[in-house]
Amino acid sequence: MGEERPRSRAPALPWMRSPVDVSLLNECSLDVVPCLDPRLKGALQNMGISSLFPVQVAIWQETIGPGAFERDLCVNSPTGSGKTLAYALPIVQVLSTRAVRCLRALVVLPTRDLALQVKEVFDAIAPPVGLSVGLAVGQSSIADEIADLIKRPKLQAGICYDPEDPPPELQSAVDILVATPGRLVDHINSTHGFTLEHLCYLVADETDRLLRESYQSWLPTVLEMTNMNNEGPLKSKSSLYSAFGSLRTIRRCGIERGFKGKSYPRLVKMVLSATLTQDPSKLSQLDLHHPLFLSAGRRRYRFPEKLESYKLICQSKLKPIYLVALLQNLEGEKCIVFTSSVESTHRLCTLLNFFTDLPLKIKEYSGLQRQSVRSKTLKAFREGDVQVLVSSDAMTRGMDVEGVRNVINYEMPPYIKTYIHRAGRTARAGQTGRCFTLLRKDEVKRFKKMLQKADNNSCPVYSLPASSVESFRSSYTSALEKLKEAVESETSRKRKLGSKAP
Ligand SMILES: Nc1ncnc2c1ncn2[C@@H]1O[C@H](COP(=O)(O)OP(=O)(O)OP(=O)(O)O)[C@@H](O)[C@H]1O
Repeated sequence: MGEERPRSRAPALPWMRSPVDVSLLNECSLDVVPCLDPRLKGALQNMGISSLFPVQVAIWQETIGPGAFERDLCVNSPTGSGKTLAYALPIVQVLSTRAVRCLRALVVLPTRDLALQVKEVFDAIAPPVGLSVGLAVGQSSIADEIADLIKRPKLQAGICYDPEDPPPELQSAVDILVATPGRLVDHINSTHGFTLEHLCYLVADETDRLLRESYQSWLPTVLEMTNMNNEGPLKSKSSLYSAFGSLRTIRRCGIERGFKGKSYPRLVKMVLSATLTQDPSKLSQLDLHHPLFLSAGRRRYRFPEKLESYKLICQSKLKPIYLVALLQNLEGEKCIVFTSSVESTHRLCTLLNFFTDLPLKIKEYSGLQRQSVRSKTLKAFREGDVQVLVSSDAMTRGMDVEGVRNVINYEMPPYIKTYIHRAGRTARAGQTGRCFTLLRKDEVKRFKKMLQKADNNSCPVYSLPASSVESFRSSYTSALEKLKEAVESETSRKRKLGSKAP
């Protein structure tokens, strides 16, 4: 008898029940992408891209040409399927004909590293069509960021502005802004000349993660500043500058499909994730307009096509030896090891580095570290100087590092969503990749049930040669000793620092 598969429940929201099935589309060669600006085609070719992936084709169809951007888009597409370019490309194409520079597109991401990664994609395609891209993530001082985002009029020699007079008009120096929520709110609240008055496109990437926390109420703040006609609070905030005949954006009062004749001032929204929430109360926060749901396949969760999943079953106390033996077995291929917390990330990385017979460069990557340390580690990992990254979940969502062939769950992920985002660091952009999960015997059943929530969920046992596990037993004992000493000396150092604090 065949195994029973858990039935996936139909989404509560009617518009989510009949999605555009992205998995039915094919890749599309750049030569036949309709209306693609030749400058953008050239930029894509410079990036080594010769065709659009299915999710990119699907979004292009909804955003370029007749009916463009009529509806807000909700996209659920697997990790590594190319969602970034899927939204970046149409936004850049549409804005490429703009006459005056102002902030027209805002892309919000939950972490700084992700924002940097997305900015790189925009940087590759926006300048060739004359668009400028800004970053608001708190990487540099707020003053430096403001200098990049706001254009100050040049004072002419010999002319002084009377402080009694209204200040000269400030303008945006960027057309597109990539931001993290906290820094965005800082600019909204306190940066002179920063306005969302002209915003036409809002992208919430990794939406489910962004909706999980309030992040200084960035979403209601942005919606309040844009979801109004020109007589609303927007006016009062920017009236100082508008009084000088500044550019005003009259929001589109479109005759929209399903909203015939209704005046509907609107900002176009695109929300995306590999594990998009279907929770009506969460999605309602986005105030979506006549949303169109694009999803890869009928099931809610889907793994990348060329991902292979394996499980390794071992006793809890032998996990470190199995991990070391597995890493040796992978022969220096780029690998990310996931743990369940920043503390265990630190401990495990320290322990692994005490295995002197493991000839690999292994580094920790976690939210406990300073940004500069993390960036340095990530750079070394990208360049192949580090082969193994030990990480907790928080920092790795959406991370795109070329050549990661393996992901290892040192601890079983608690949810299928966690598994998907961890595993999704490999098998990206149609490449092959493997995800290994170390399990205790008593976890196997729960793990199997969890994987059944996703498509293509086969997960055979991966066997390591017994000799390879045995060969690390003695070095494990001495590595454990060293770890104990290291933990003790760290604890006493922290205690001393704590006692010195005022
Ligand atoms: N049309 C394309 N042709 C070749 N490579 C592409 C194409 N589009 C995107 N890529 C590459 O695919 C990789 C994954 O893209 P991207 O990071 O946008 O995926 P994603 O769907 O956002 O994944 P995640 O859900 O994990 O964030 C990137 O390295 C990107 O450069």
